Amino acid sequence: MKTALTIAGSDSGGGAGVQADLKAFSALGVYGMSVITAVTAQNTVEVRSVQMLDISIIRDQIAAIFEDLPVDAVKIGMLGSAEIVKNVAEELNKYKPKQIILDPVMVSKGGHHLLLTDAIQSLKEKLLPVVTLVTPNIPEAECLTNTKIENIEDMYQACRNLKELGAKSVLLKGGHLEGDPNDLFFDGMQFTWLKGKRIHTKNVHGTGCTLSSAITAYIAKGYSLQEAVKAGKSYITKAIQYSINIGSGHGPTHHFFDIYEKAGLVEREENKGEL
Ligand SMILES: Nc1ncnc2c1ncn2[C@@H]1O[C@H](COP(=O)(O)OP(=O)(O)OP(=O)(O)O)[C@@H](O)[C@H]1O
Ligand SMILES: Cc1ncc(CO)c(N)n1
Repeated sequence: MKTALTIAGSDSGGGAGVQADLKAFSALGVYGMSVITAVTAQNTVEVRSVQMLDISIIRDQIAAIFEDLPVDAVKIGMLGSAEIVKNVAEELNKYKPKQIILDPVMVSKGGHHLLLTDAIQSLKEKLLPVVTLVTPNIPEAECLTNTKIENIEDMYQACRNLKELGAKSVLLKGGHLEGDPNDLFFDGMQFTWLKGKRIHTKNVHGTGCTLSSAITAYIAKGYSLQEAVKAGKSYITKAIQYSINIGSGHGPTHHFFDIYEKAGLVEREENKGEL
């Protein structure tokens, strides 16, 4: 069985963070492992509080995994602080996993900061140069490149800038711009658009986490980067189409839509959880 590791924060509500990552890995047939960097008290409405874990337990989790288990691909999500970024980068430089996918999580859907501002510089300096793929949304890419991204031309330029900063490839998610959620993939040489149709639902909690984990799972299974981002986009689109209408805020996506659909346990209900 292929394996994937997520290094990320815990979401008590189960729709984002480590919980979403492990669900996506499992749904795609990959054995999932986790290094928890921070614990959030979170639901579909808000992030109530955040407790970052001590550096020693974060480093220990990484060492415990790499010293015993095979790791085909690593996904990085919420890191929280500059110190955590620096220590995770050091550990990864030590164990040198072949595939690292970085989702540069900064702010939750409800506007809660999940990365301290002083950590952004460390993320750029210490992590971008070691990752295979970085998957920012528009505000994250703006922050990493210090530019405004308002149209398609800006998206192309932001991808080039992220490559200059050291990322080998970039998936720039266009969901925060107006219109359909089209994402731009740059493999360092060529651009490919991953086109989507906007689904009118409020159940988009953890979409970014789920997409980057799905891509990580496909990479662990041996897909090329290009195949993995395409398959990941199609997985997140279906997970949003079948999203779960629970909680009074942004409900979670349905990681196991495929198995549930085959078992006749779910029906696709587009427009469910109308905005
Ligand atoms: N309403 C929607 N309908 C269809 N696809 C969507 C919708 N919202 C987001 N997506 C797609 O879901 C994926 C995740 O993108 P999104 O921009 O939501 O990430 P994010 O902002 O990083 O998420 P998060 O808040 O979980 O960190 C992208 O492929 C995006 O195009
Ligand atoms: C723990 C965690 N990671 C990532 C996100 C994505 O916004 C979230 N809401 N919570």
